[in-house]
Amino acid sequence: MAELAALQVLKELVPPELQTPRVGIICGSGLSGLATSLRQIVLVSYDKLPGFVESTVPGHKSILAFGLMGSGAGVPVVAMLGRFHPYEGHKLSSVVFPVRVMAKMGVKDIFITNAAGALNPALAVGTVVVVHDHIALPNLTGMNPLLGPQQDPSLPRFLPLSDTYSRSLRKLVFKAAHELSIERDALAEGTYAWVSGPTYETAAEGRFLRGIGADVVGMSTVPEVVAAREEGMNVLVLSLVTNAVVIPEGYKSVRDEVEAEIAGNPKAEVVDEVVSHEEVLALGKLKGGLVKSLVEKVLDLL
Ligand SMILES: O=P(O)(O)O[C@@H]1C[C@H](O)[C@@H](CO)O1
Ligand SMILES: Nc1nc2[nH]cnc2c(=O)[nH]1
Repeated sequence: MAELAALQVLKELVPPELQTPRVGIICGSGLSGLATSLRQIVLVSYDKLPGFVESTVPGHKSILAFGLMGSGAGVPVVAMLGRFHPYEGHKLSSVVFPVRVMAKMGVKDIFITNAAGALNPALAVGTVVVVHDHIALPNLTGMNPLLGPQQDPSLPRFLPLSDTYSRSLRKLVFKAAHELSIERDALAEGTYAWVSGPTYETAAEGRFLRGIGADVVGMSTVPEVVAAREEGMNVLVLSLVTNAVVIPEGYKSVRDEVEAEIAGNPKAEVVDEVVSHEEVLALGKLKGGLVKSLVEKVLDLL
């Protein structure tokens, strides 16, 4: 089993007291600052680990961090300071490989974070969304990380996903927010839509995803969630809203525009904002502290 080779290397590089982390964390775009609160930190570069590929996206490092997080003695955690996305050209099996290694290390709870665009107009930029469900069009149409021969026949072949997002972990986030006196609007619940990327959505795609019930949209997370559930982990997903997906009410007719110009009543041109990865990273930097405080407090409450 490929994971065992990575485990063997980790046994040599990580001190025994950190080798069996209770919690796994995956840091989304611009969110690797989460690791600044790790104590007794040990960093292992992905290139030392068989089966790990490279994270090539700005805002993602290719480093696995081990340490203690939370107050008091702290909880032993392992954190991916950069993740793998299928749009980078990585196979789905590579994307979820670190999750499988975490499972073999004994991780019981996995906290997965991401940067996402808001489809729900009620979600302001900077809001943290506690994900309670997902819509994964790629999963439904042939890009499912569990396609193919089963690596481990002891795991279920037909995995139910109706109870994917741990209710008790989600409740802990709201308890944590209460203890931290975080204002109510800073935290919401919602459904994450996974798209392959790397393109951002057209307006029509945004309207479609909103129409089928998604609150936020992103290019990661779901493959990791599916693998984590297959491995029997409890899953918590926190999406940081880094931008709004611009969904104009209706199609802006150029015919109307031209006719108005011909009639001598030109209308002021409305230019919709365009999202960029730089904006996503900047927001991650600005609001990453909120995600970090919530994660730390949830660890205290576990
Ligand atoms: O890794 P995450 O999902 O946090 O990163 C998001 C999705 C794309 O990779 C990137 C787009 O800006 O940010
Ligand atoms: N697909 C998608 N992913 C994102 N990640 C951060 N923002 C966005 C977005 O608007 N769309």
